[in-house]
Amino acid sequence: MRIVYTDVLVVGGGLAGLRAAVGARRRGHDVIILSLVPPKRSHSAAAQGGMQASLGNTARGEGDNEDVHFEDTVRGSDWGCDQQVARLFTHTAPQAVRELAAWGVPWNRVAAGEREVVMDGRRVSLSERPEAHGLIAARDFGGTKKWRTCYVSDGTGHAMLYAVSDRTVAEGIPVHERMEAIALIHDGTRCHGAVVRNLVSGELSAYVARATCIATGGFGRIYRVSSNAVINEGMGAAIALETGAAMLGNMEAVQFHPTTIFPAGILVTEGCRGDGGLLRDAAGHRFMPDYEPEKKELASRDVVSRRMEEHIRAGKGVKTRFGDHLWLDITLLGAAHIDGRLREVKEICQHFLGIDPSRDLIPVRPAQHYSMGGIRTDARGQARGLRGLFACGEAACWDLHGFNRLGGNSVAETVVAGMIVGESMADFVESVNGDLQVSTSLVREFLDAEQARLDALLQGNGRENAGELMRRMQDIMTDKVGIFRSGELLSAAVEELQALLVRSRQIGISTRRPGANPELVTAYRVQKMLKLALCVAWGALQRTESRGAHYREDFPRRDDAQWLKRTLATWSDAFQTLPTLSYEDLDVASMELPPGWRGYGARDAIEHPLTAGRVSEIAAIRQAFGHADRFTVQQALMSYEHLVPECFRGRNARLGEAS
Ligand SMILES: Cc1cc2nc3c(=O)[nH]c(=O)nc-3n(C[C@H](O)[C@H](O)[C@H](O)COP(=O)(O)OP(=O)(O)OC[C@H]3O[C@@H](n4cnc5c(N)ncnc54)[C@H](O)[C@@H]3O)c2cc1C
Repeated sequence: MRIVYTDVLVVGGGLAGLRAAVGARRRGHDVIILSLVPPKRSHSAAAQGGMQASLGNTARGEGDNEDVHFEDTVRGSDWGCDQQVARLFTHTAPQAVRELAAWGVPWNRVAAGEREVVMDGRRVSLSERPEAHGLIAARDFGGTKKWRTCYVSDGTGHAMLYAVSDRTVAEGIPVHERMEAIALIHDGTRCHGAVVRNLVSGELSAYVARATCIATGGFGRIYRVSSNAVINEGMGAAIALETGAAMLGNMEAVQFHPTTIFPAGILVTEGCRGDGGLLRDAAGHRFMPDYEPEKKELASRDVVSRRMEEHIRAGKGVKTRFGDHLWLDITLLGAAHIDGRLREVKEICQHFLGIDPSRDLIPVRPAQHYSMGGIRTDARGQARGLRGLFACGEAACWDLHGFNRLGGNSVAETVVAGMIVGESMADFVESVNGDLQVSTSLVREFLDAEQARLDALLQGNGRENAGELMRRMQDIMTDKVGIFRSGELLSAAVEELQALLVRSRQIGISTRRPGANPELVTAYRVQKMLKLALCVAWGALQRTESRGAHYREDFPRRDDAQWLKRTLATWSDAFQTLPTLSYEDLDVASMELPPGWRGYGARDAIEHPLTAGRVSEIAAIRQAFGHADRFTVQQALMSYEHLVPECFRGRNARLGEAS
């Protein structure tokens, strides 16, 4: 029995896991990072467009601050997010972007003077302030009032991931690559680490840790058409679910990105529209202003994706043998802009479509992109239901994004949550000082159980084909649990997924090799992915309203009266075929920004009975505080500072703003 002991185990070598690891290491604790792939190959590298932080350096970002970023995030979430977390996040994001600059991220910078940009289909001239020259620049993104998205051309995630990965090397943190956590070791109330499979040799080890952090990214690959990498199969969320104690939050909240290349699903960044790109139909007509006169192409992603699908349903799409699509037009940006700021988009278009986007239109259609749901944590990243377990990044439901994440808020979340969770884990480890408090027999029990499961697959006589089950699951999710949902489609999806889950207990494999064996890997992962798919579909069926990315054609209104709540899913019995759902109310009476219209999309929500009272209370507080500064007023409305680790409490400095 191979047992590795450490203070902190971080499962996941993407941006979130790496940043959390650095935090805990800097507090003097031993940390080990596990990853399926070398960290620099993690999916974070694919992030193109940028990271939101309210620096306010760019001309169109002037006047930006935490308050504006907070409001954009809450509206973007369709009031589904945790507002204290949104505050904690918007406060810390400027520090994160500056820390990354210090670690070597070559952010695009402001150049003082006049420059031409494309806005709303027209070339306009902007004047950048001389005092901002050389400071970190920002571009426009969907659902934001200010230009706030800091960027490195359109290779932002790549630059960030390399810098943070290099930092972990500098901190001397060991990374165990090609190692997969396949189960959490726990006693029902306390997590003690993970059972880990070596993907090359097949050997199992136990990693016993005082604190364990899951940062394994999203679960997009439960869908057939997704912008996600093939390793985004949600294994971290699944092994947390399988503990029966940890909970998954808001799994039905799945984001579909408006512009993925049709039909492959490869993403072209929102930065294309942020920089002035337009959406056109088969007739070349720019249709978004017809639907969304305020924000047009730059409404939030859930709204733009729905409008695009609506337009296709109205017969306005371009017909092809693979189905219909629309066009993304960035020709108006010009070759120089595309070469400098959208170079990756250009290369994707050249390599995968054989077109030049400075001359040709890009065929696009929405596809699965982001998992707002994940392991439910508190504001400090501690998982609900299992002490010693933490989560951050896309694997977590922290819950910054509610039912729709704003573009640029995810890579920002990874590093900010990493900063918070690194400190939180260090605090936890210090609070449980002493031995690792786990019996060897418990560890052996978990190792033996996992070995037995693998042996059953390797030596059993099951007749079900894992690859076929995987494909069928992905088809069901794309066809029935997509952008437009209905009771009828969702019921059918749930029933079919349950049947697949039962069949997955009879998987047989033909390659009976215990080591490197993709067939075996598919077999044990699909069993777990089906549980995640059921959390999404069953949660979506129960939620009889439309909120953010969760759109029910049979319940098209947002219903704050019934559904201003977070879905929690647990899976306590290996033989159940549905998750157990419970709900966590969002407290309107303590919200800083009570529910209202988002500024785009539908206006006809069913009001929560406490909303009007809270709105009046806020007006009274604002009046009572008269000329107090914005920080004092904010504190009176909703306190969050106690959640910020001491080392990140300082105020953010901005040009022209007294600190
Ligand atoms: C194409 C694309 C473009 C995007 N562009 C942007 C953008 O411009 N701005 C923005 O804010 N967001 C963007 N996003 C979203 C953002 O990139 C991701 O949400 C974010 O990078 C996820 O980071 P993470 O650290 O949580 O996970 P990941 O980067 O996905 O890392 C997960 C890690 O977990 C490891 N892992 C997984 N399972 C296991 C296991 N069982 N055992 C051990 N290790 C495991 C993997 O090896 C990997 O190292 C984009 C997403 C896509 C798909």
